[in-house]
Amino acid sequence: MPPQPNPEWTRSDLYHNSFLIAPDDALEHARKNSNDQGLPEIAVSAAQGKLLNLYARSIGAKRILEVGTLGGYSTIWLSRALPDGGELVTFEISEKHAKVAQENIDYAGLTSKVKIVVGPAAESLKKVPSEPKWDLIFIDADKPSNLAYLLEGERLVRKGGVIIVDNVVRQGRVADPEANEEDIVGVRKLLEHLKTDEDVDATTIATVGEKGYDGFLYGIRL
Ligand SMILES: C[S@@+](CC[C@H](N)C(=O)[O-])C[C@H]1O[C@@H](n2cnc3c(N)ncnc32)[C@H](O)[C@@H]1O
Ligand SMILES: [Mg+2]
Repeated sequence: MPPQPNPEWTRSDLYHNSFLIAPDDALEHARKNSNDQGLPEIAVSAAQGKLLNLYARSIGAKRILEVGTLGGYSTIWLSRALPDGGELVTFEISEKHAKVAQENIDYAGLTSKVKIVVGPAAESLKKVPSEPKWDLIFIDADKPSNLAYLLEGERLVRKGGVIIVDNVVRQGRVADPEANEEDIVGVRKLLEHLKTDEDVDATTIATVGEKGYDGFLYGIRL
């Protein structure tokens, strides 16, 4: 279900952004180039992208995984957190999305830090060696595969590393017993797993803003 625009939530995001997020040519280019080439407008918001960047910096992340590249908007935010020599690998099923993302990453000057792997992420992730470990994984692709991605994240992220899953609130519909779309069921399977999981401790933070009413799940690999 697409986000429901709410003028007050958008105004609030833009107000806060006007103090906290400087105009940024590479990010604006990434959004415009993605829109111009017909990609869906389902990237994270600027405030959410900056939050991802701050999370990565706060743990000194040097190696980041991302599931779901789209046009590389969140990829740019995350890879900017990396120090020299850091790396981000991002998984994308659509060749078209990957092509646009590569253009946007090149424009942002991040070519040497980012690698896009094209194909079904569940298959690609299985080929990633368990060592060396990764510092952070951001999961933001097809929601029915959330649990598969989480399990790969648990295998690949170091103890103390971070696992973030996007779009886990979905206008509150994940908690609505009448809602049974596959995206919603995909989030519920994730939550059911985490209830007894001894490898990840997590919480959900619901958000409202430019992207409507949704939320992040934020977890630590134990
Ligand atoms: C919500 S978008 C990603 C947005 C991006 N993280 C951002 O915020 O800028 C989800 C992306 O996941 C991709 N995707 C869907 N199913 C996939 C799969 N099985 N494997 C890899 N990528 C997939 C879609 O093509 C789409 O580009
Ligand atoms: Mg998302």
